[in-house]
Amino acid sequence: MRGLAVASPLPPAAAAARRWTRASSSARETGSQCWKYDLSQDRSLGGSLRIGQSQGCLHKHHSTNLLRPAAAAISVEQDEVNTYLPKGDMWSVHKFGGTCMGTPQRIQSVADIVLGDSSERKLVIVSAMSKVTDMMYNLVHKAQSRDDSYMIALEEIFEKHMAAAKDLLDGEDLARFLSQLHSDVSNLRAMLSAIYIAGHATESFSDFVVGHGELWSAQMLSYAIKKSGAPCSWMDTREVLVVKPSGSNQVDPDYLESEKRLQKWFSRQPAEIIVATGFIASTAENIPTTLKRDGSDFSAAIIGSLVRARQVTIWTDVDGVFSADPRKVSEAVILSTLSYQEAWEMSYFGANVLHPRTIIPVMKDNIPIVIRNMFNISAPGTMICRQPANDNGDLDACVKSFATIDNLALVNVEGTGMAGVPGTSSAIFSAVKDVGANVIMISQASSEHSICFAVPEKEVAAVSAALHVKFREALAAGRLSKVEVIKGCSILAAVGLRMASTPGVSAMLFDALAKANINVRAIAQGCSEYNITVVLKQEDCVRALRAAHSRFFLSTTTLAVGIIGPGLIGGTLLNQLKDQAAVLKENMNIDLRVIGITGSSTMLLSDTGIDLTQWKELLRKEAEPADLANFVRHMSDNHVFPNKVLVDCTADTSIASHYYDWLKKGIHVITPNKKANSGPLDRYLKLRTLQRASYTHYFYEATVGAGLPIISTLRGLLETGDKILRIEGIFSGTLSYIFNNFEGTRTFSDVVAEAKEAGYTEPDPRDDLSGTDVARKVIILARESGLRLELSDIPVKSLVPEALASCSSADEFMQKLPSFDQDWAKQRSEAEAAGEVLRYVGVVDAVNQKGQVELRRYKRDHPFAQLSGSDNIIAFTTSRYKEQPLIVRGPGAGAEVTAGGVFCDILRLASSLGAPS
Ligand SMILES: NC(=O)C1=CN([C@@H]2O[C@H](COP(=O)(O)OP(=O)(O)OC[C@H]3O[C@@H](n4cnc5c(N)ncnc54)[C@H](O)[C@@H]3O)[C@@H](O)[C@H]2O)C=CC1
Ligand SMILES: N[C@@H](CC=O)C(=O)O
Ligand code: NA
Repeated sequence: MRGLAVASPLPPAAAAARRWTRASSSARETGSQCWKYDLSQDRSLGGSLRIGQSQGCLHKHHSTNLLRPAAAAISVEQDEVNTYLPKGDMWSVHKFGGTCMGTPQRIQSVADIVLGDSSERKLVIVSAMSKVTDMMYNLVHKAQSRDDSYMIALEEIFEKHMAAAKDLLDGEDLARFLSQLHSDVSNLRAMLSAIYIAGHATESFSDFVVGHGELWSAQMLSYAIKKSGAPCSWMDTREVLVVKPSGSNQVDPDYLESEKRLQKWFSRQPAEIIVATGFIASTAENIPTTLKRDGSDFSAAIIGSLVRARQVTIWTDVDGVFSADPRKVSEAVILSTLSYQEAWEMSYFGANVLHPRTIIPVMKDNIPIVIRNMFNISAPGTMICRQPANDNGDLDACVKSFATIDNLALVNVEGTGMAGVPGTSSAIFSAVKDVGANVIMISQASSEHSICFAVPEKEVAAVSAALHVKFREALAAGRLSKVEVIKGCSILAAVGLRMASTPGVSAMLFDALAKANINVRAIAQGCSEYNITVVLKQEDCVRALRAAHSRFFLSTTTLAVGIIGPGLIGGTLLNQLKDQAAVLKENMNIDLRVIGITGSSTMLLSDTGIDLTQWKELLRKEAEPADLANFVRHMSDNHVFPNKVLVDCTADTSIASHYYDWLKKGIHVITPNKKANSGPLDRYLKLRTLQRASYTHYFYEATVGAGLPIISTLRGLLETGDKILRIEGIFSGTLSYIFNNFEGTRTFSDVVAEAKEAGYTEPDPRDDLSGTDVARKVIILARESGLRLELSDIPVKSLVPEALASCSSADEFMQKLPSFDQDWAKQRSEAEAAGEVLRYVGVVDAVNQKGQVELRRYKRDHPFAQLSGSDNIIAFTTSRYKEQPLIVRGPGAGAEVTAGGVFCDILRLASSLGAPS
């Protein structure tokens, strides 16, 4: 084929402009106009192509979109402008993307939505049917790669549109559309064949081919609307929208020229409903072009601005703009309003909002854009406008959304030689620029001793090398101490226009991060304050996002709970959680999710929450072998919930030995298990020191007096400056029950068995009878009061007969206990004879820094003799409560009250994490 040029780079616009010209023929046909493509001017096609019957030029008939041989071309003179283009509030602009136009049924729904809009005038911008734009690009790609399967691909496109039209339309409209489709496809075939032969498509050829998707969808929709009898025309926006290239893969609208052309177009077809093609436009020289990717939104915004629309509605398949990526934050909410700047800022961070350039045209005329879900018409969507309507001044409302960017590295340039030396940052960033790296954030403290910035991780090696070269001398001379690279970083950005004028927003953000135990590496906030950017470890990023998001957006305090030891107390707690969860959510906005339960042999894990109505069954059937390390990892790796708590409901010392590590990991700990607080003093002190230094909480109210407020009462006294002199009382529910009920003909062993049955005893009742359980409680209260005592410092009077101390199991002990009933009966009757009762008491003597546990006899009228059931009674004698002690009394053991006490601690935790009180 002589004369065919090999693919060449795009010619300058001026040269390309010569190829598309208005044809000079004078045939009149309303609504049409003829453009001519002069092949002889296109050197990439060699200027000698023969297409159809003509040689040298292709004619583009705009109203029908025919690409005809020159001989058949119809050209039309423009009518004089005789109908004034109305502008303003009567117009509403809608844009429907490819998904909305995906099937004939959807196109019909689009027609219904348009017809349901009561605005006086409507301009509807449509994308091609879903996937069609990609299919069209693929055609061009195939043709220019000399892959002749483009013909089959074109056929598929034809079939797709034919089938859609047949479903949607009928009668004359269908015939008209199909005939148009036929001739378009045959012209495309000719053009693609030219591209195939040339092995190259110029940008305007490619844009011309690709734009057919919109031409067809616009026509189908306009016929579908017309079917209802509504006056509707369709518009090929290439006749109206004029744009000029502006940098890489971008175009700027020429508003003046576009408005003139729209005016002309409208004067010819002043329909109330106009369906216009999105995405496509032309240059001032009438060369077909596109608005590039996401161009249909841009088309809608430009056209909205041209007619000064009341509103531009962008229809899509989500309910609006989310407050965070819903794939990462399941609680993300749809925002009702956003300012233009906020939308702009969010789109930078990859949020699924409009492209910033889409916002510019409407922003200048203050036209609101509403993003709505065409598959959920009842959702009001998100309105992007100048002055958000619901700006109610709430602190929480200042932050509109959170976004993250991963795979970053921080570069920290540090040295005393930087301070006050002009040009350092210029030198740093010119080195960065030289390696073409993209700086994503910059932070420099006013001391100027260091400057740090974030770049994509893949670019950091080059940046670091360039900085080392640039600052070789300064590093050698010690003026700079280091160029440090910290990999594996992410950015978390909070976006919100009103952050600028609201005190406390950043405090709230950083408080949320601190509570989630997240370390912030760097911070940046410009004085526009549209966003606050923090750099953190990538592995913390999703957790940080969720913690920050839930602080600002969740009306609920969400707490992930892991239960260790689903025995009597743990199991009762799970049932209480099950019964109360909905009430807490409804009334207190507290969302508790049990995401793990582990016993000693099996465990059950869930990422989002175990169904507590069947936890026992699930633990039996769906559990896996228990593994504490995995269980804890499951808790700490869970990124769904920012706050986590492990509730140790065992009596196990080894479980208690892990609290320190869990708190260090940022997992809160709650327990009724006394082992940690009554274990070795140094461990206890280490644990409490950590607890006080961190934002991670450790609560243990149920370790003393079960659900009775013993620890909290003591804390209240201490924290308000009272001085503890003595704490004395009956601390054992089991022993209280035993001595309250060991009367008449009853035997001691029977009453012990009853206490065990009632769930008052420790897993091994010898812990109660030996006095160890009471001694532990005395130690816990003593340490809480500031005394540094070990368990071994407490003299304990054991009630376990010496002969039974070595029994190998609790069962064996219970079996052998009756043989000591007589001894007990004797002790009791001696006391009774003296008008006294037996009571097992514990004492914290704060004045003399000691503790004591023993069986005592009290007169029948003594308060300790008045108890019943498993009552505990604890008397605090303090500087303030000296004459009469402060007394707390009530059942101090048992499943419900103990689990209730643990539950209270969980709610105390939720409240200290921000839940309403
Ligand atoms: N029963 C009561 O009235 C009160 C009990 N407490 C404390 O509550 C805790 C639990 O007591 P109960 O429920 O009565 O005991 P329990 O024996 O009924 O339950 C303990 C559960 O923990 C499990 N367990 C033991 N070691 C484990 C390990 N290493 N990993 C996972 N699971 C393990 C056991 O299999 C059992 O299911 C004890 O520390 C007790 O001192 C505190 C106040 C009152
Ligand atoms: N076994 C204990 C339970 C509470 O700590 C008791 O009897 O008091
Ligand atoms: Na308590």
